[in-house]
Amino acid sequence: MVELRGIQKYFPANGVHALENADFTLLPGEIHALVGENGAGKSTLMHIMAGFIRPSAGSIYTDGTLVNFPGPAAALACGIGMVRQHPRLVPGFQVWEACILGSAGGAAGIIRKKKMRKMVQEVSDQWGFDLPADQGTDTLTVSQRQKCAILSLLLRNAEYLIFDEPTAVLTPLETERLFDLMGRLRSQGKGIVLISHKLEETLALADRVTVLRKGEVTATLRADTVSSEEISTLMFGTDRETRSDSTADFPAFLPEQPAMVHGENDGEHEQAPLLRVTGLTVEISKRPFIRSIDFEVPRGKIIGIAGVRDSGLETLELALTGFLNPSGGTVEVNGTRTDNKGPRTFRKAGAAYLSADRTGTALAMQLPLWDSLIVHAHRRAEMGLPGHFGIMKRSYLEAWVQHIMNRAQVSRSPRNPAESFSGGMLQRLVLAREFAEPVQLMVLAEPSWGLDTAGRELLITRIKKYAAGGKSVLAFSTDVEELIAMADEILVLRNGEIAARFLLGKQELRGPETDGASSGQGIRELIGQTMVGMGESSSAPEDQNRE
Ligand SMILES: Nc1ncnc2c1ncn2[C@@H]1O[C@H](COP(=O)(O)OP(=O)(O)OP(=O)(O)O)[C@@H](O)[C@H]1O
Repeated sequence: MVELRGIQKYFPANGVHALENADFTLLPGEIHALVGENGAGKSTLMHIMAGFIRPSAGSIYTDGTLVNFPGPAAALACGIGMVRQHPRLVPGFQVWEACILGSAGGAAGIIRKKKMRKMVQEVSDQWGFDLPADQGTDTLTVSQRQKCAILSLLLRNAEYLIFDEPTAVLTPLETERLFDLMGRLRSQGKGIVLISHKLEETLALADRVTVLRKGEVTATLRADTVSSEEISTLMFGTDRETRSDSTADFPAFLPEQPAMVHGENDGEHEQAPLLRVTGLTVEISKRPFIRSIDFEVPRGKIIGIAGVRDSGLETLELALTGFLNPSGGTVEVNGTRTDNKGPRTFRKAGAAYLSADRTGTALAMQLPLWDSLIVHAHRRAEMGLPGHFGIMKRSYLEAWVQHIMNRAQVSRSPRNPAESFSGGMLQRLVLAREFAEPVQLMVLAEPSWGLDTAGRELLITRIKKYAAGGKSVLAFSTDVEELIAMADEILVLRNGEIAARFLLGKQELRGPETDGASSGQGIRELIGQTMVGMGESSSAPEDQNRE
């Protein structure tokens, strides 16, 4: 049993009291859900339990013994390990090497390659991981990277495993498999912590649930005695109403002079789709990743692209937004050809893009948040805004950053490093940054990644309102639920091709219908299965239409 008692955490750098007297107990053989709104302190509490950071006050006990974790190795020595949200593996390594990295090896610290590789493969097979020990870490999918991180903990005999939002970018089938694995770990007597914002699936799996609110534990309950609505009330209290302002939208930042973004042939193309993709093909090292894809994003519409992140979705995203040159085909934004011209041309034509690489392309984690928020400001001069002749007005930047902070509802100094903001806060900030751009086409990867339920509802309302104003949204996601909740049409990408199209009738977005495949549940399952190529012979849906 692991007990955290009276844990407090104060971050002097930004003056945040992240945890106040938090108690948490993890029993062997249980799945314990840890939930709370964005910034509630979930990751901080678990980073303390796994030895990544030290508490300002409070005690940790394992099986009744007081322990002290100067680092994660000390926690692991007590059987506690954490699978972080974005497991980082050393590039160029093989799975078995990544798994044993940092372990002491055998007698006298000698690592016997053959023996180690065999051991990794055996444990991998024993858990049914389908993860070849000699596969290169660079070629692993998100769910395989997770498995590699889990394997590494199991090889070190971890008895307590902490999962930080593990299902955030997994497909429905991958989530099912991960939950099945957690169930097996539980039945072997291991204790599991599951941090998640997906309340329903979490409550269905967990034995107990602890709710954190503003750094304090508000309740620990048996999961089968409580509904997701009751948990939401414990999480948000009355704040929920203030954050779910249904009239709120995403106004573009209004500078001193009005922002105008034009395509080359605006007049002619007023009614043309904002994005037109024709025959788009991407080959990397002669291997086809995207195979002659055609689709359009009409004005005023929200189009979702569902798929597995590492098998096509990311490549399509990069090829559309100018980060990757396609091998064939064209991309037109607002009447302007943007393929093969880089991301700058894509943005100049009237588009914004939030990349899925949140801690790489989208944010500079170690730098002050300010730097990540002004990252597009260099284009202001090109757009005829303040900042002529390469000189950027300080007052303009101050107003720009403040606008983004207000829209994201984050009241904290932007001078703090980005890494000192919680995952959900950062997500709100990068979304607000992109929506502040005076553009007409918004391309978003995993829009509600890391958002709590209130933040997610608010985002969906805002996106719909944005599109209702005549602008367009293209959302790439592994999260079928979020796409069903917002999109007019969902294209399913599989093996580099559009495997199916689903038109979603607006009146049907609110709840499940009664009959078979046209019900909310049916569509969800059908899309999930199409993403991974299941049930092809029977249904392989083309142009499934709910209207
Ligand atoms: N390294 C740090 N330095 C300063 N403040 C921090 C640091 N890490 C976290 N915080 C602050 O502590 C508070 C709790 O953050 P934490 O990441 O634990 O929240 P969370 O519940 O995991 O949120 P989310 O659901 O958004 O991931 C936040 O106000 C955050 O800004």
